[in-house]
Amino acid sequence: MVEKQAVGEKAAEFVKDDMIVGLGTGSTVYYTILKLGERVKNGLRIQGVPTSKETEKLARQIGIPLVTLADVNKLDLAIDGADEVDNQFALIKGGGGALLREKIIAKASEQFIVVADSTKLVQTLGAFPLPVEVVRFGWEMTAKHMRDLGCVPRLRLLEDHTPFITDNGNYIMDCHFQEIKRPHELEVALNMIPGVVENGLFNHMTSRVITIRNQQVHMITP
Ligand SMILES: O=C(CO)[C@H](O)[C@H](O)COP(=O)(O)O
Repeated sequence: MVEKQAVGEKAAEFVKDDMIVGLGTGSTVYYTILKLGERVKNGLRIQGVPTSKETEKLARQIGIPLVTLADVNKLDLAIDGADEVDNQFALIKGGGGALLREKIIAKASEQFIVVADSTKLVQTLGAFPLPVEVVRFGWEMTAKHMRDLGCVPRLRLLEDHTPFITDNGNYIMDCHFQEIKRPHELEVALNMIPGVVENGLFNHMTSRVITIRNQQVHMITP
């Protein structure tokens, strides 16, 4: 079994009857969602809150009942992937462009489980360019302010060279910082820039990381 499948399926074991569950986005949590679909068919009673249109489509296809944030006060659990996880449990997310909804849903959840294959674990964040969601108006100026924080921002493009548009109608700038020594400070500083909607640094949110160590599923908690 590949690592993504092993950690993704393990996370589904934390979901119990009557939970409201945040459903993340990406190729690792995909396996969690498939497993939950199977369990729902076998009688598990849950309601899911999807973090993207892509996840919403998948969840509907496999029969997971869905609700929106307007219908709930909080979520019991959110499960999602990550692009990088450091040893303080800080994350870079947003490789799939869903970081804004992912962060809103993680913040609304009592527990946030991260599913990450062994390649995602790093000492220091930053080798993976940090995704930042920005409004389209004046994005060039927003990028200039980001550059002043020490990164090289690139507008995310599709294969046909048109800009990638998020589910919220915004652009993504992928910002190469090399090394992010103080992720919390950077998270706050980026969000102070006019035009920035949200960035992919997730600090102090992770309840548990499910990963692979010595070819075995391994769980780490802060
Ligand atoms: O943040 C994300 C999407 O916005 C994903 O969780 C992250 O990119 C990891 O994806 P994958 O599991 O496909 O490696």
